[in-house]
Amino acid sequence: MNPIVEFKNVSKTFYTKNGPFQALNQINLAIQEGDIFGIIGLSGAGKSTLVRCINYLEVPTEGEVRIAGRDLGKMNQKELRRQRQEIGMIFQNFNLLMQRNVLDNICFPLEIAGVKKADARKRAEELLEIVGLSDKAKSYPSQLSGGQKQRVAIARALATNPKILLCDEATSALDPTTTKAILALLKEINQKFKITIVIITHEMAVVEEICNQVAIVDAGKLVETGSATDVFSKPQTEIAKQLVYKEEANQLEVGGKRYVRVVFDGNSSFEPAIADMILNCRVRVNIMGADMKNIDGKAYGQMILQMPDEDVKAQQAIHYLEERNIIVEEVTAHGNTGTH
Ligand SMILES: Nc1ncnc2c1ncn2[C@@H]1O[C@H](COP(=O)(O)OP(=O)(O)OP(=O)(O)O)[C@@H](O)[C@H]1O
Repeated sequence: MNPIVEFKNVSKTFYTKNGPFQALNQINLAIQEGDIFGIIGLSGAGKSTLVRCINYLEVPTEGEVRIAGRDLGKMNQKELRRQRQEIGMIFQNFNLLMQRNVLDNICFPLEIAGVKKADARKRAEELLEIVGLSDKAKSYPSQLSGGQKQRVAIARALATNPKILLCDEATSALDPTTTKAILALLKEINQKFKITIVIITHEMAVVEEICNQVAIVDAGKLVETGSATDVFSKPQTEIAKQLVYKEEANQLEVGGKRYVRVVFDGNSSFEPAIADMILNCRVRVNIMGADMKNIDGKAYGQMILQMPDEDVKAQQAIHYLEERNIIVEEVTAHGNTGTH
């Protein structure tokens, strides 16, 4: 079966007054139907440009973008318009029409698609129920909280029954509790309506919470892609490590004592492993920092432990962890490591 979104050698160059700027460089990517696909990267990496190529808001300068096997570059304007109705999009700043009430905001794309007013209204009411805002139909965006505005934007994006929903930093302007609620709604939409979701974010918590697949973009290139579990447990590139492991844990000042980084890759749970090591090896360790994640009920991430000064004890403890398939790396200086 064709992937629902496929990029084949996609590049995008912007021609600016300072000369050409290549925002995307030979991207190859496949998103399968039903995925919640996270695109992560530092600011300016090219995430928005990549996602805007999915609905041809940005037209690649090279390569092909295929939706369900059909090349967008070969479509005429009418076909492209129809195709775009199958791709909804939500944004960080919601992009609602401030002078229209909630119901009319949701009806807007339906009006453009030529749906009869009464039918549009009915569909908008259904959507309001799905996003949990039936009581706000007559409110104006200015009367809503950020989370409620994003719910309206989601309802509007779903109005034309899209197969794909693109989310460009959709939770970046929201507090953590509201973010969780919006992510739960997105997951529900993914599962109930089988809508493929593509999420751009700089927040790892968002990816951990709902994405099953991840792509990491750096300076216009796709540097890593795979299941969220794989990318989080074994980030390969420097940029992926930087994104996955928080900076504090990476830049530990060592200052003479012996430290190790213990990496959990989903094969063990943290509590028993460390507790058993302390009991069995009779060592004292200090946990200097931890950046642990729980993905699909398994422990991923890293922890920096200060080991006992006596070499034998420290070696014993390290050996104990390694025997349990836990990766232990010695932290030599400023976060540099040597794997045991
Ligand atoms: N229309 C444009 N004209 C010129 N340069 C552009 C244009 N759109 C984007 N760029 C440049 O392309 C690069 C990638 O931008 P893009 O918005 O895709 O990055 P991003 O990863 O989404 O970053 P952010 O998280 O900061 O939005 C940036 O350097 C940006 O300045």
